Amino acid sequence: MNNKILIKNANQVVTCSGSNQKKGSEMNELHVIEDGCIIIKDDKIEKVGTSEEILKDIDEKEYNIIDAKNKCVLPGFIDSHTHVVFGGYRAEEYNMRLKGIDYMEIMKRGGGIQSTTEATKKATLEELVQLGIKRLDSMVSFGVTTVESKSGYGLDLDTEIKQLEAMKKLDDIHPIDISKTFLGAHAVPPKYKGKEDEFIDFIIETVLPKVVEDDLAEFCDVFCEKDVFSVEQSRKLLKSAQKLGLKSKLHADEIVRIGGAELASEIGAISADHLLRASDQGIRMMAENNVVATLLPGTAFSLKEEYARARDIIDSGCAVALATDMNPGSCFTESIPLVIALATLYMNMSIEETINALTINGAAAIDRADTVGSIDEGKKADIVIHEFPTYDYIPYHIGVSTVEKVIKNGKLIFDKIKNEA
Ligand SMILES: N=CN[C@@H](CCC(=O)O)C(=O)O
Ligand SMILES: [Zn+2]
Repeated sequence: MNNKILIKNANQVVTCSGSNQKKGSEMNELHVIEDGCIIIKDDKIEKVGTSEEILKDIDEKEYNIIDAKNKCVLPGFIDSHTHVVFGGYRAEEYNMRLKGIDYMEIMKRGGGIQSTTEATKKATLEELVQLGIKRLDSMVSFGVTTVESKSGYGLDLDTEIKQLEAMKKLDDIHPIDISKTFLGAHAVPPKYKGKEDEFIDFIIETVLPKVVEDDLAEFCDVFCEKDVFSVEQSRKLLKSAQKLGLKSKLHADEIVRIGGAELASEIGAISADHLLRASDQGIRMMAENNVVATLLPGTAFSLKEEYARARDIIDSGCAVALATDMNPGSCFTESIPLVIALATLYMNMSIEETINALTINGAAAIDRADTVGSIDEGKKADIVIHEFPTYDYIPYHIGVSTVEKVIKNGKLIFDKIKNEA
């Protein structure tokens, strides 16, 4: 066997072509090739085009052939906001929420993020890695080939570092690529209650330098929220992180509108995430400053909150990404089909916008749109073959994965047909 793959006869190759975020009305363009072919050489896409263009110049015998007749082929999905590495579970909180106790109230009672922090402190590095492998395998089955993963269940030096080291190890041993984010300011630990400024200083002076020294993260994130960290505290942390080379992300305007979208724009964040309560002004500023709006419909669904105003955000000229927010509290799911169903049915996003939001704009949300997120020559060969002929079957098969084969870095890593055999 050689290292060249030919995917041929695809009814549609949905390229999502581009090396930058797609903003506003650009999100409706998918760049579909009918009767398409893709040539993969090693870990990269060498050529993409129609069968007529590609097949005339090659000797098919030199290739491992994947026949995609009656199938549609898309870039691998990018899950650009997750908290996938954690210890313990919080099933009892789901039940509490069903009984009407809300997410922030559970947090105030010592549950929520604090509860996962205690379990993550107790877990060993190896246990976190093993749990991570299981969850990443599940993500692959939904067609995900790149994942952003945050710390934030440590809130102290050793556990934050342990979480980030687990992600580094997972990035090394698992086919999925992981973009690592330091979220040391995810909650206020009990001993810092009322002393949030001191906690931010501790993160800036003690944890951040170690994260940077050990090259454990590309981004710094913060839960900028009423009763968690204020806009001023978030600004101070993110600017300190920027000085040390970390790019910015924010959990912004999720529960209460406090100006997170505005802060993201002011400091040049790569993305602002959640945005359920973002103001018109904040949205306009994000569009002007090319901040990707990462929307997490699974979380709004699970918390029974109103969805983010995707329509207004796109129509204001923003780039929207969609992600699962996979975490043990507000949204315990790896399900891309759930995200697609919610985006199309309840956020009034078109199918085309939804697919771009999970591919090229997901890549832009982690600053990787130049290497992943589309089927373009020279990009990583991260490609998913779906079992239906056209991309509109993907939302239509509600809540069910249409993924048949996943190719990551030029290697077949998931094959539903073989698994069924
Ligand atoms: N909102 C803050 N952080 C996470 C939830 C974390 C948790 O509840 O464990 C989120 O993005 O939804
Ligand atoms: Zn989150």
